[in-house]
Amino acid sequence: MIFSKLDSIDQAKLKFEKGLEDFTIETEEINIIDGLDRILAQDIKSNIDIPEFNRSTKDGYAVKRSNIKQRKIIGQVNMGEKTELEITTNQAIYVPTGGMVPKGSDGIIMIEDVHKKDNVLLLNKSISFGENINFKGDEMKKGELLFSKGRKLTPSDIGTLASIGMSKIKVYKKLEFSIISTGDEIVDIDCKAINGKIRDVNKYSLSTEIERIGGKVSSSEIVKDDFELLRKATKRALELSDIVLISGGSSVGIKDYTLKVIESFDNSKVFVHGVSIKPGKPTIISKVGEKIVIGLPGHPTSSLIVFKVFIESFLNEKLNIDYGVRKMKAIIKENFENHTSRETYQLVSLEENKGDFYAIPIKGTSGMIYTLSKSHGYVIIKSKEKGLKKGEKRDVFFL
Ligand SMILES: Nc1nc2c(c(=O)[nH]1)N[C@H]1C(S)=C(S)[C@@H](COP(=O)(O)OP(=O)(O)OC[C@H]3O[C@@H](n4cnc5c(N)ncnc54)[C@H](O)[C@@H]3O)O[C@H]1N2
Ligand code: MOO
Repeated sequence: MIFSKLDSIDQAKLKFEKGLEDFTIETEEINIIDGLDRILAQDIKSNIDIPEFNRSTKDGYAVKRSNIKQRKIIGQVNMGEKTELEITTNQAIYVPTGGMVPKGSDGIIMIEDVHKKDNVLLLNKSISFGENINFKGDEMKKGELLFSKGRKLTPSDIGTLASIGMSKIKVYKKLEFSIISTGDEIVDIDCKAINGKIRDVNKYSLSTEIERIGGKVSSSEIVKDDFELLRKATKRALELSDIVLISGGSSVGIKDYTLKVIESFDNSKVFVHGVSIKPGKPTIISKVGEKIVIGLPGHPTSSLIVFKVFIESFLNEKLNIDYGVRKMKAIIKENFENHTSRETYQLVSLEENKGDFYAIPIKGTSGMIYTLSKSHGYVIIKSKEKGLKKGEKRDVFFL
């Protein structure tokens, strides 16, 4: 019987990983200025101590701590220059913010905490060891691992790379995707959605999701529910990209051709058709030659969730991508019944009340898209669970 046996999400993920074991992602060298959101393909260690010298964090006077309140000013440090000056307990040296702390000094007293008359300084307060000093290597030490392979680069990472003089880095090449939107009813954005027609949502949502995970879209087209037309479009897409996404036609309807088209290529291998996930049941995971071909459910929410659960996580695993924390605990605000044995990715919105975070289940069906916009994340309801209970604490995964 059709779809009588569905793979669990874990089984499907495993089949995807095993089937695409040989799928490799090339690397390239780029300038760091082009590195935002790119995925590092190398470990990066610091080649220097930063700061490279003991550095003042304030405009003030370098002193050596003692009970002596009155100090003789014996000179000043100039920015960007090495100082050979050295002090003892009854002396002080002017140091600007960022300037080199002279030998013998163990603290900087701020200008506003002293009285100066000619070359005599009166300290109005005592200071602690290391006050207002960044010691050599405080920020990073020579040889320290700064970023691991798989790091998705942020603006501060780019700044850190600049600080160690690294102008070029090795990153993974952007994967190229093709999107084929299938359906006799699908029209492009500038056409009217009347007489049973609907606008192509998936091309736009998927394209931007692809960009978000660091890929790029090489081609996209709308194709009618016609075997030959879809086969030709798939052949074109296979030539242009690493990953082909076919949205719609992945189910078992009379005019659902995605599976048949994939199987019509001699070098194709279908690993998964039908997953115990809601939304996303008719998902197809396959390869044609060395290219990945995914049959995404046409329903807009389903296609985006399936993209996240399978494609994004496949690439995350492959490249060991570290996004940091992408979930939080929240209290379920109202009971929510779930009448399916499929593992459910239930959309929720979040609200804060007196310091607690609440998750409110969003009602709607996977054929909608705006429901996803109203959501902040999703809660996973396991296949054996009957739903969500008001008051229980659950993980909310961000979209
Ligand atoms: N007999 C069964 N029918 C269905 C089953 C099933 O198990 N047995 N599963 C249902 C589930 S779950 C889903 S999900 C859908 C997915 O079906 P398809 O992947 O074949 O998608 P289509 O039928 O082509 O389209 C479904 C729906 O989505 C709209 N759509 C399609 N493409 C787009 C697009 N690019 N932008 C916006 N909307 C799109 C389309 O108009 C349909 O309304 O199958 C169920 N059926
Ligand atoms: O799996 Mo479908 O995506 O539930 O509507």
